[in-house]
Order: sequence, then C-alpha cells, then structure tokens
Amino acid sequence: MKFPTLQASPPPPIDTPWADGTEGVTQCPILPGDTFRYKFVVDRAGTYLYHAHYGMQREAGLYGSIRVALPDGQAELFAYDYDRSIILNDWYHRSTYEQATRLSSIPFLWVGDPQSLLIQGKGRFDCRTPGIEANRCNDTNPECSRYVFTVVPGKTYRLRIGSLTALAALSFEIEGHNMTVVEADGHYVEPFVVNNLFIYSGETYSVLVTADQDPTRNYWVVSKMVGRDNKTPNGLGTFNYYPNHPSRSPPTDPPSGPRWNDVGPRVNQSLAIRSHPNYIHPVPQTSDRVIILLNTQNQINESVKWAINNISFTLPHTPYLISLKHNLLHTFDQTPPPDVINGYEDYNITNPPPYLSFTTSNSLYRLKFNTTVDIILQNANMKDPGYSETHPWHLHGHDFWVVGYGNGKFNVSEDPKNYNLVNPIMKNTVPVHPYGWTALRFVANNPGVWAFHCHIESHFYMGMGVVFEEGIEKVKKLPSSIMGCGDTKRFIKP
Ligand SMILES: O=C1O[C@H]([C@@H](O)CO)C(O)=C1O
Repeated sequence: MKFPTLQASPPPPIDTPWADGTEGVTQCPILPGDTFRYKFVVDRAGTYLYHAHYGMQREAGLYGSIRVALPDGQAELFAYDYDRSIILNDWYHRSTYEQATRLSSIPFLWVGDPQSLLIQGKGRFDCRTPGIEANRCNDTNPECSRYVFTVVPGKTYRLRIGSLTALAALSFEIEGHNMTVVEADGHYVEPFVVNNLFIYSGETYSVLVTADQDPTRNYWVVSKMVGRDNKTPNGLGTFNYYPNHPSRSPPTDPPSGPRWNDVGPRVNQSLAIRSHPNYIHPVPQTSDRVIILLNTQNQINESVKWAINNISFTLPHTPYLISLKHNLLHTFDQTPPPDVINGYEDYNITNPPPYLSFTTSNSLYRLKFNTTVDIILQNANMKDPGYSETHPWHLHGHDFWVVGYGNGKFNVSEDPKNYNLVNPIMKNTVPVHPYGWTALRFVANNPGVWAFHCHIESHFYMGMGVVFEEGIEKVKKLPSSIMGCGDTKRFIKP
C-alpha cells in the first residue's frame, strides 16, 4: 500500500463548468418531469455533498453525500475499522415555498428557528408543544425511532459528517467520546482532538471515534444549534454498543452542549485546522487582487435583505455561463460590483449607519484568468443593535486556502502580515464569525462562472452572495441541456 500522492497545486480545472448545478449561474432550472445528466471528473478522494441549487429547494430534502474512494492500491493516512457517513440537518414545518413567499413579502416575515434537528434524517417533534397540530408531532409514533449508530467495542470508526442545514450552525458530540478530526471538505488536516465538533452548513468533516468506553451501556449522540439564540430542541441519537439493545436509552441525561453564544470555542476550532504536514498545497505567497466583501443586513421600509458591499444579489433569468459565452450581455447588469465599499476605512462594524443605502443587482466580478485573488469576508452588526451572526460562505468551482481569521474590522495594511502562508487548510466552505473577518486566497484557474454565497438558504435567497467569472473564453461548447430559460430559448431548436 502507498499513501495518496499530493496533487498538483491547486487542483486542476475540472473543465465541465456546466455540471455545477447552480440555477441562474451555470444552467437553466430542470423542469418538472425533465431529466438532467451531470457528468464530471471525480478528481480527489474525500467526503463531499450534493444538493439542489434552485430557490430554497435544498431544505425540502434534495441532497445527499458523496464518498470518493482513493484509487486502488492507496491507503488512507489514518487507521480505522469501519467507514460511516451521516448528514446533519434542521427541519421546518413550513414548506420551502411558503418560507420563500414570507421572506419576500411586505412586511418581511422571517423563517424563524427550525422545529427540529435531524441526525441522518431522523428527528422528533415533541407532542406536548402547545398549539401543535396533531399531524406534526411524531415522538409518540413507534416508527419514528432515533438515529442509532451501532459500534463494536474496541473498534475505531471513521465518521464522515456533513451539514446541510437551512439555517443552524451546529455543535455535534458523542457523549463520553472524543473525536479526532482528520479531514475537512475533502482535504487531510493535521489531526486534532475535540469533545464537540462545530460544523456549518455546507461543510464536511471526517472524525475518528473509538468505542473505548464502558460497553455495557449506550451513549447519546447530540446535535445542538449554536450561534443564534434559539428554541430548537437538540437533535438526539444513540451511540449503541453492540450487543446492547439499540432502543435502550442511555442511563444519563444527554449532554447539554456548549452555550449558543460562546463564540470563543468556535473561533478556536477554526484556528486549530491546519493542513496535514504531508498534504500541504503550497499557497501563493502574494496575491494580485484583494476584494473585501462587507456583509450587511439592510432594512428598507418593510423589507429585509442581505447585501455584500451594499449590493443585494439577485439571479438573472439567463444563466451567466450562457450569456457570457454567447455575448448576451444585455441580460445582466454590466456595472461591476466594487472591490471595497467607498468609505470602508470609516465604516463602523459594530454601529453601522442606521440607514444604509443599498441596491439590488445581478452584476458579477470578472477575474483575470490564472491570477491569485484574496477575498476578505467582513462581518458586521445586523440591522438590530448588539447582534452579529455566523455565516458559512461556500465557493463553487474552487477550493481556497483559508489564510486568516480575525476579530473586529480587517486592517488592510496590518492583518495580511499575520496570514498563515505555511500550512493553511484548503476548504470550499468557511465560517465568518460574529463581528469578525475571514481571509481566503484562490487561484482563478477554473474557466467558468462560480457562485460564492452564504450557505444559509434564506440568506442567499435574501441576496447574500456574489458571482465570479474567469477564463470564459476557454470554456468549451456548452451543452444544449443547460439552455431553455430567459434569453437562451434562441439556442433550442423547436
Ligand atoms: O436574515 C435574518 O433576518 C432575521 C432577523 O434579523 C430579522 O427578522 C434573522 O434572524 C436573520 O438571520
């Protein structure tokens, strides 16, 4: 057996930008009854997620995880006996269409806290909750069992955990058991041990867990919503030591998990993640362009939107990939968004101007092919005072190096001096912590058009995203299967 080899750095372009699945960016929506075939090269082993990318459809259940195996003859860097995957999620009783309607209604109506947290699709809703309709409660339904993870005493499990929550940032733990983190978003990390793992929507981690505790009992598996004050009950499952009965409840109370507003441990986990020493993709030491993306929540009259550099993002009717490749430039706003807002130096992130002017636009950033780009995600106060949320930002078409995190406002001349340019982890989803900033670096070497957005369903819907174009002239002939909407009807033969 040999260990996997480090690939060219950064990973090579995948050459099928139309297989990204982002409605309005890389393709038209797939109509009811239609079939769409995604064809792409699986170029790196690891744990990944797939999901619908149309409106807020993901949270209705169109998602799953993908496990890419190492090529034959290669072994993982770490030893384990069994390999398992779980998806963590949150669950709302209102349909995604109802939620979307409420978010765009006047007055604005927020989606609120999820009603349950799901572990591998299983969760319960307490029948004693006042005002609950009988058909919504399921904790007395015998078919609604908890998620059970059965383990053999003494064995080590690789648990591939992915989060696809609509809203919730989560803390995940297995009562009485430490977890060793070994992989993040498909990249090997320098192993580190946690009692509870913080995981944000869009992220994946592999952890190793050894069943080395008292085998005569079962233990709790807990997922808990953090980062927002919430009333969502913790998700519960059972860590079942074989041969105990899987439905036997643990003799202890479930761990209550970290406090929702304890930001320190969450930032510490972000800071603890490093590339595995043998799998460091060398990071370019300088960048060609710096884009500072200021995240703000804006209220205009009775509607609430998120804006990036004062622009609340909307998707065009004609997907960018098609309009750029075929020069249909009238289909979206041609004024590029700014690399930094005017007056950024004087902007106070804890006390933003009470009325922030913002516009709604579908303009995009055009990047010079093969250049190195730094993105600074800057968090700020929400529209109400004293509150800043965590946002998991996800980039399509790339992995990026996470070169720094900081508290407060990013200092353009000082903070880059402290970037980690030695062993930063590469990821595709990363949190920006409350009142903090996160700095990313990537090489614009994947010809296509790529969304970059908050992975909270409602936030992207409310405008929290941007789009990057690079190397459009290098994109090959587009397949007709992605056409059919907006101004692309002209390419469909009757
Ligand atoms: O985007 C959001 O809107 C609400 C609230 O700020 C306005 O009702 C909330 O908690 C969000 O995350």
